[in-house]
Amino acid sequence: MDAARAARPSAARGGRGDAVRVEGLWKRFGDHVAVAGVDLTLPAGQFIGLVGPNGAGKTTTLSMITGLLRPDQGRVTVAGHDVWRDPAEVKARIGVLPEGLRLFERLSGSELLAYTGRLRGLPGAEVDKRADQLIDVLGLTGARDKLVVDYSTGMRKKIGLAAALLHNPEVLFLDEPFEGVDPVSAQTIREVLVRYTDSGATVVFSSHVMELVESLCDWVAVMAAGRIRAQGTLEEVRGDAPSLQNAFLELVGAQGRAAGDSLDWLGGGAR
Ligand SMILES: Nc1ncnc2c1ncn2[C@@H]1O[C@H](COP(=O)(O)OP(=O)(O)OP(=O)(O)O)[C@@H](O)[C@H]1O
Repeated sequence: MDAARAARPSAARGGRGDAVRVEGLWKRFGDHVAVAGVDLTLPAGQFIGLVGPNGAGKTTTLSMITGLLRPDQGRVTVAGHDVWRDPAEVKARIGVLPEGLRLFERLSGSELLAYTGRLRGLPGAEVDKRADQLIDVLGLTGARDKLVVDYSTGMRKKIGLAAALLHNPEVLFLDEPFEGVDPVSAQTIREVLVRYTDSGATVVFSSHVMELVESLCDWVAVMAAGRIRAQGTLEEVRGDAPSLQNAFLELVGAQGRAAGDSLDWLGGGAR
């Protein structure tokens, strides 16, 4: 267990009700079933990882939970409000860093945050204060006046995270927040998120990086082929396996697959 996680107070992990409840969620794209009857109960105040192989349905599920994509069937409540019946209540309580984040490219980082804060209904002075602090903590001070179009991948993730946090949401949803982010920035993002969950807020993030999920998360849901294969505390999901990676490979049925057996032509030497 890493030091940041070990140092967290137990109150932040305690039962405060459910941040997210998902019942019987389905989504088809043409003939393809992307999400096949997902039920999830994600406790509040926890660091929650949604893991699964490519194409498992993580992004589709997160998009339906956050009100970005309408399910074919099923019900989602976030912080006690129905996402599709009560969208304004839900949107006020959540922050989202989606996959393929679209930003206003012709605004500078600080203008983007000012605009986002005003959209969220925050007073101007409060927006400026929070934006300055987030820009500073996330190491974007030198880039605050640069246009977003000129930001690197990692800088885009960080300004997107700042925009998602600005209104101090109860639940933060992050799709692959650490992808394309350098180790120093990743550590900064981790610290910001750990501090945020320590205050009782909930983070739900998707990732392929098991070591990261194992070191950060209290609670894990494993998804494969549109279904939830396991959900529970990190310890429950890991079970007797030596690591989350091993448990994951067993759960998604990839254990023992001999990678590359058929690639006998691949390698140095004869062409
Ligand atoms: N808009 C779409 N139209 C058609 N098929 C889609 C669409 N979005 C997702 N899919 C399909 O649904 C399945 C689940 O995709 P999704 O992006 O949710 O998976 P994922 O678990 O997030 O994958 P990854 O880890 O690779 O990002 C995939 O087979 C994908 O091709």
